[in-house]
Amino acid sequence: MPRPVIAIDGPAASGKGTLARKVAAAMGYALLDTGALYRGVALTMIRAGVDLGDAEAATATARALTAADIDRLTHDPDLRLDTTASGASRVSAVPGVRQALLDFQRDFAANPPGGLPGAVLDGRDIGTVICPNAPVKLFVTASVTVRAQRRFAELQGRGENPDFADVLADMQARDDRDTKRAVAPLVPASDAVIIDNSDMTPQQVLDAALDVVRGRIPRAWPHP
Ligand SMILES: Nc1ncnc2c1ncn2[C@@H]1O[C@H](COP(=O)(O)OP(=O)(O)OP(=O)(O)O)[C@@H](O)[C@H]1O
Ligand SMILES: Nc1ccn([C@@H]2O[C@H](COP(=O)(O)O)[C@@H](O)[C@H]2O)c(=O)n1
Repeated sequence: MPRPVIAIDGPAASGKGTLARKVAAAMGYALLDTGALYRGVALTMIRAGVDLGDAEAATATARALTAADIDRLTHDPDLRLDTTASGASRVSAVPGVRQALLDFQRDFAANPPGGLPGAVLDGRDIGTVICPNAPVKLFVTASVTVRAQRRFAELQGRGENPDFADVLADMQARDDRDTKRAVAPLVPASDAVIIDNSDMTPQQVLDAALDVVRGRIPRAWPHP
């Protein structure tokens, strides 16, 4: 019996990571932040002084990443830097990079670590490419201004002194690259439920998401 997968996609700072963590906790499912994989490729290249525009080097870096590397990188604070995020959005447009990371993501979804009963994956192409048969597909979004405000507040909270215009421009550039790339562009799956949370609290977003889960994975509900 395949384990249920909850696919959560959306643009940068839309709140998909926040939602994915809460849904995974509510359901007792394993969680994979797939953005961390692309960030890991970018960070490895940046540290090695490799040009992020070198598609062959990016593919080789992605192919060389082991599960242990991924585990180490997910705990690396530099993974969350905006320079790493921009780098990730550049390397993620390289078809060889996406191909190299495909099996890891599908294997996680099919065999959630720890024998957990299901998996939540968040990213850009989970519902369209990685897990097209997922019973639950959520596309979480918010206006670009709201997302830039959230990221701005987050950076200030980390003690940084960002310029709002720069944060907004970075967000627009990332949206542009992620939605316009030729391979696995950011787009809602045709059967995804779209949650525009521009005016919703995180709790309201969670409630809306769990309503969808209840409807689509009834045998997992009520969850202990
Ligand atoms: N509904 C919401 N209302 C207000 N703020 C929110 C909401 N959801 C998330 N946030 C805040 O917005 C910021 C971005 O959220 P989060 O990191 O979950 O987004 P993301 O889509 O995973 O971003 P990225 O793709 O860049 O990793 C965080 O500071 C988070 O606390
Ligand atoms: N499934 C995915 C996940 C991420 N990306 C790319 O990585 C960048 C960083 O992702 P975050 O979710 O950590 O912000 C993102 O801008 C995408 O370019 C992807 O392509 N596919």
